Amino acid sequence: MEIGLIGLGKMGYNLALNLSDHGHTVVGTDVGDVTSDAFTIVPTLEDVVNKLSTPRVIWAMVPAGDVTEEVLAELYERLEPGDIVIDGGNSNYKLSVARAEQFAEKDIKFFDCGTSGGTDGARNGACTMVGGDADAWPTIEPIFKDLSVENGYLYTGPAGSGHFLKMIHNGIEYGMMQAIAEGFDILEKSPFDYDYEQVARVWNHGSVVRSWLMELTENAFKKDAKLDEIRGVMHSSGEGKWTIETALDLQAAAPVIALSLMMRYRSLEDDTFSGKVVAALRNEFGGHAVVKK
Ligand SMILES: NC(=O)c1ccc[n+]([C@@H]2O[C@H](COP(=O)([O-])OP(=O)(O)OC[C@H]3O[C@@H](n4cnc5c(N)ncnc54)[C@H](O)[C@@H]3O)[C@@H](O)[C@H]2O)c1
Ligand SMILES: O=C(O)[C@H](O)[C@@H](O)[C@H](O)[C@H](O)COP(=O)(O)O
Repeated sequence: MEIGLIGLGKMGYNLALNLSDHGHTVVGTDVGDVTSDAFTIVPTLEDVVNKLSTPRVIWAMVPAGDVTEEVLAELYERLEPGDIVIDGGNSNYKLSVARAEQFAEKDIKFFDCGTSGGTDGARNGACTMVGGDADAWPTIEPIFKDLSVENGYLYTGPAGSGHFLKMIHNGIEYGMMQAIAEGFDILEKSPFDYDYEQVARVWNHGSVVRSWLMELTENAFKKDAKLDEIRGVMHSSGEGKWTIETALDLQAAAPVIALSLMMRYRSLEDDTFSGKVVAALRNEFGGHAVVKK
């Protein structure tokens, strides 16, 4: 198939290579300076639209939020009835529901695709969860069959359901990573001198917690035995927050994911005002020592 790809960054570029390997004709664009011998790159989104035959299939793989909104708004202006748009980024599912309704006014089919597996997945076989128009799904299913690992794609239902599922996936990701991190933190404070690469390696062989995340843990400790080269600052791009907002709306108890999100926020601060308040109160009622600046 012919596929337009807007955004050729860490994910989009690898998806383009993966699709090209599977015989698809990719026409991509990026605001940055990107080159490739494997697929066609044109200067602008307008060029992508003009180069593709109709009905077009265009995949947006740009940062979620304002950039995605701008790209989708331009696609809405430039595309025609029958065209298909896929947002493969980590967009908020509520925006995807609204976007699908808007695109439907022009009879453009909108699909929200949760894409997992990182850059390696994008290049060699991703996990994709796709929501959108049920009638148009068979037209684009071959794309997902080709770029995903075996059994690694799912049509999830109406618009929004793909990004909703990816949101929950990422909430789980937060909790699993936090649990792994806490285990290693206790080991680090223990009286024993473990080799963490070897710990992760043995846990990857037959243990209950063997997993891709544990393999990545092994890789990370192999590169830097005590992670001395990095600081424990944990950024987040929204999915964990939306998972917790959704859990609260639905009155679903999600304490592990909630606390892992809080730990990310806590990691952004060197000192905390809440810590100062507790220290001051202990000092007030019990004369307990405080650490002065
Ligand atoms: N990195 C991952 O592991 C991963 C995995 C799954 C999903 N995602 C999601 O995929 C999307 C892309 O992530 P990424 O890691 O490739 O980000 P990235 O920053 O590496 O790439 C984004 C690309 O979009 C380009 N871009 C920005 N504005 C543009 C515009 N108006 N027109 C064309 N190109 C534009 C940038 O120049 C950049 O090359 C995000 O929504 C992200 O949340 C990322
Ligand atoms: O499934 C995946 O491939 C990852 O989850 C991927 O989507 C990305 O690495 C996250 O966007 C990171 O999310 P945070 O920035 O919120 O940790």
